[in-house]
Amino acid sequence: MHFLQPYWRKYRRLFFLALLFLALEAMADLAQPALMAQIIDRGVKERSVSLLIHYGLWMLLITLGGALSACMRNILSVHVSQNFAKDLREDLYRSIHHFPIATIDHFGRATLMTRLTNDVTRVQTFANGTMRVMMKAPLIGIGSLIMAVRLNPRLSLILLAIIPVIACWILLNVKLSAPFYMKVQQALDQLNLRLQDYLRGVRVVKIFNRSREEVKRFAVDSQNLGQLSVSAARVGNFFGPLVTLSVNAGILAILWFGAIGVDDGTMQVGTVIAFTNYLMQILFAIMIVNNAFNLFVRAKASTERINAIMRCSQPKKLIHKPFAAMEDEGTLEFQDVFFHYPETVNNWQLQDISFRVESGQMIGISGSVASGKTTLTRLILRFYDVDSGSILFDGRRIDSFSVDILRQRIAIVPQAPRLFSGTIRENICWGKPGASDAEVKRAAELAEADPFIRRTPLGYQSQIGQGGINLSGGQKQRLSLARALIRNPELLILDEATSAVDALTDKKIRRNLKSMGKKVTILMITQRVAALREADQIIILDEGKIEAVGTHHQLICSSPYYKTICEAQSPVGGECHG
Ligand SMILES: Nc1ncnc2c1ncn2[C@@H]1O[C@H](COP(=O)(O)OP(=O)(O)OP(=O)(O)O)[C@@H](O)[C@H]1O
Repeated sequence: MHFLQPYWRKYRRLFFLALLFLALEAMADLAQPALMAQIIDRGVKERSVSLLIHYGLWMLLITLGGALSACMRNILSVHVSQNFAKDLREDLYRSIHHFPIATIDHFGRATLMTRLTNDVTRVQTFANGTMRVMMKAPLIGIGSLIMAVRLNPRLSLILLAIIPVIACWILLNVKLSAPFYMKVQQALDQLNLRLQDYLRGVRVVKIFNRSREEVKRFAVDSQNLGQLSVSAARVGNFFGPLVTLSVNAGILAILWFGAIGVDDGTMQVGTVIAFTNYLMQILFAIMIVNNAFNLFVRAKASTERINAIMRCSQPKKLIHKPFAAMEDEGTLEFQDVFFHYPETVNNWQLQDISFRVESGQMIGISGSVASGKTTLTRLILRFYDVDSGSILFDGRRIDSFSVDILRQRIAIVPQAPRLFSGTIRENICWGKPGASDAEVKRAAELAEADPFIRRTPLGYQSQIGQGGINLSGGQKQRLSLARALIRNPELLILDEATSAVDALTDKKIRRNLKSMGKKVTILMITQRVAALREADQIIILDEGKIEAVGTHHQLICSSPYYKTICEAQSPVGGECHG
């Protein structure tokens, strides 16, 4: 996996150091049965206390060295695996920040969360395991085999017969369980999605008394995850005992032939004990290799999922063009724009959209439900790119700006404002980090938020709960507007930005916006005729197309939709006649 290379380069020295300590530990383990054979076959047989002390001291020294190595290896493996996981998580999070909205839509929020948490943990567990025990297994396995061959080449033939059989079981296990682990991760994504949906819509769930149904739906997903995990584990559970059975058959064969050797005097008891010890070490090594492969299969599935994120985060090349002439500053122009969302091929959400907004103008956009009003604003901010046609801002194609610069000049107040945990002041300052108190107050005044902020006990230092939980809809909208205004944008997009604000406050806000001077161009999506009639120009959208363009008076005659909303909002029908 290409994306792992930077981490490998960063941590490989410590990784190899951990492996060095692991090798020392393995050597200490390997030396012990041989020393034990010497103690039995020489010290005990010859009844020599000095030999017993000699080999006993060596054994103690080697055990101590092994323990120290194990300690160092543990410290290093924890350090490397934890820091590697931290780096990987941070890089993934950074990558997600660079994703276009379409890519986030494509992945889905829940799976991104699982990949950033659970998948990273799986890769970390594998890396940690590699340094702690997994690399020890081949060392112990091969070392034990060499020592066993040196002790008795004929008995070792039994080992050579069993090892290929065991290798077959392990490989079959890996091959059969791999697809299950990918499915387990997908099921976990689904479970996360269900939980997120519930937590986001907890009030709606309670209002509609849907708790029982939601718990049932969660149980179905949870059961699916459980079943897939069991199926994955079942494969391992089938092959695990097969491996143990094969090893035990080998031990029986060694004891059988060892007993015959001792009986006819060709072998010594200490040698047979040491041989069985080495076989047990080989068994231990094989078990660990088997577990390592299980962990590897899970880590591999997770690595592929992480890699999918890394692959998508290649930054897009930008076209740099010279800045436009000053007279174009603040202008916005759509030229024959066509667009559909990536998932809705063959269904245009916007078709043949062309209009021009001059600097400092206030443009009203209205139209029926799902006619493409919000989509239009998303294109201006380059959350999505047009399929054909062009959008010009300041006289330049918007794809010739760096996205950061474009978004610095444009501010949007979305339909559903999103605030963050922190103080009111901090939330307004999102629009302009480091803004002075006077700037914060001025923005809040323009958004008609200052009066209610001053009424709170701590004023601008009052805490906002997660997502603005402790504020009313209208208060959230006004703070969101203040956050946009503090940036002094050239273009201000208001997407039903004051729909939860009372008519009088709404009027005051529009008056404040006008008082900001001619510099701000305003694109205002609204259904309120009182607001639309103040616009320099109104665009009516219908099913993704422009139905009509004109002033309030012109549209009353030319747009059936506009006429209808005028009539609906004017008790005496006076609006309809201008
Ligand atoms: N992320 C998305 N992926 C796919 N389709 C989408 C997405 N967002 C919106 N749409 C579709 O695009 C169409 C236009 O939606 P849009 O939100 O722009 O309408 P709108 O005019 O702002 O509606 P409303 O007045 O209800 O807010 C709708 O048919 C909607 O289903």
